[in-house]
Amino acid sequence: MHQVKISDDIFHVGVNDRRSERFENYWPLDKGIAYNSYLIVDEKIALLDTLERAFIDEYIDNIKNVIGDREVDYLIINHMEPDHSGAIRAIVKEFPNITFVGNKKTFPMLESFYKFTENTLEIKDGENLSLGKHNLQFHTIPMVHWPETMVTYETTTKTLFSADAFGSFGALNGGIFDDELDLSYYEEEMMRYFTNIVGKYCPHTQKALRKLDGLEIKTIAALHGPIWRSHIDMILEKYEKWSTYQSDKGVVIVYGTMYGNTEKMAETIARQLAVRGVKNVRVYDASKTHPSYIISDIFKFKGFIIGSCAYNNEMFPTVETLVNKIKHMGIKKKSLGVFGSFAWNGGGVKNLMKFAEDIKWEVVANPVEEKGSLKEDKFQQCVDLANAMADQLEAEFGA
Ligand SMILES: Cc1cc2nc3c(=O)[nH]c(=O)nc-3n(C[C@H](O)[C@H](O)[C@H](O)COP(=O)(O)O)c2cc1C
Repeated sequence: MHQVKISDDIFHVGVNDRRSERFENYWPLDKGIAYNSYLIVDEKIALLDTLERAFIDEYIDNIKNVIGDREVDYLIINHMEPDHSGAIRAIVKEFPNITFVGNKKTFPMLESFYKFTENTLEIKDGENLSLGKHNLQFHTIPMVHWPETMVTYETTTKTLFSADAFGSFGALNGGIFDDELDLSYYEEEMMRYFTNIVGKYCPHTQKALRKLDGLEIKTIAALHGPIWRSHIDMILEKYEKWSTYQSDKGVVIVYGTMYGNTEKMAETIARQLAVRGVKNVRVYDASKTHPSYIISDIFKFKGFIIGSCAYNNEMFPTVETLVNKIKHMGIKKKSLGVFGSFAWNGGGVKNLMKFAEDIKWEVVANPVEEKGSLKEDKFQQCVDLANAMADQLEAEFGA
């Protein structure tokens, strides 16, 4: 096996994972995932991040394919999450004299996860480390996506080792560069990766983007997904758009139902949106579709209409899980509608309106709450809710 050279003296030594069902044991991996790791072979050899411990044998082989009997001098730790630090113990076993390079937040984590306290080289924000011909410059980007996260900019090839930033779900199917791939295959996976993993940290992403503004970047080597070299503007623009919560004309409708009454209300609202010319309408049953996909679509579209039946004085459990996740992520700049069905004292709509208060999105119309099955009066209110949302979208995006 030959490792792919991504630039002068820089090699990809990552692996694909098409076996794991979920990332972080939560987010579905329909198309797998790549764990990227990189080697710079110079007077000194640097390894940039490691990977998941399940792939240690393949990983060590990949490194040896490139450097033969030479030693790795430095392990640059851009990110300590175990999908990138999981092979550290194996690397130390293989290269006992290796020096860990990180910032002041890296090393307490290194100790807490792997008990390593020695052979550390602490670098400061903006500091450089020469490997010989190549020069590494470190920039901290806290909370994109952990406190210790940093990026490493290799100044001679203008390669940005970007940690989790600009990453994507999806294994790399032969092609590893953006121009070797059909990017439309990765589009949803990129968005899902950003929204699910980094999406809670949009303000931090904005700070990181401003910090990187001054760098001339020829290659972005992220820790997951394609390596960017031909579509750098595109990925930067997408990150700018997503991290400022800019969205497109469209509505996501989600409902939690046991016996179909709330679903009927969702269907009514969806139909009226279509009648009003809203083409991007996504309707999801919260018990069927994982929050991963729904959250991605919420970032994508301006409108969000959520319904729940009453369930033991509460929202339906899968709706509750979703709205809690949305609240914790602090998603902003959405237009909201609420609906639901009940039989005696309610619980669904009431609690969804508490969510509306907490999240502070613009509520486009009064909530619609039906007792039992959908009847004429509330049918009309569902239509009115859809119309209010359509009006709001037209005002912002045009007809
Ligand atoms: C397990 C269970 C718990 C319920 N709890 C409540 C409740 O706390 N308050 C209420 O008004 N209705 C409650 N209901 C009634 C349903 O909310 C009501 O039948 C509603 O129409 C169901 O909507 P759906 O068809 O969308 O599931 C409950 C029903 C079930 C089966």
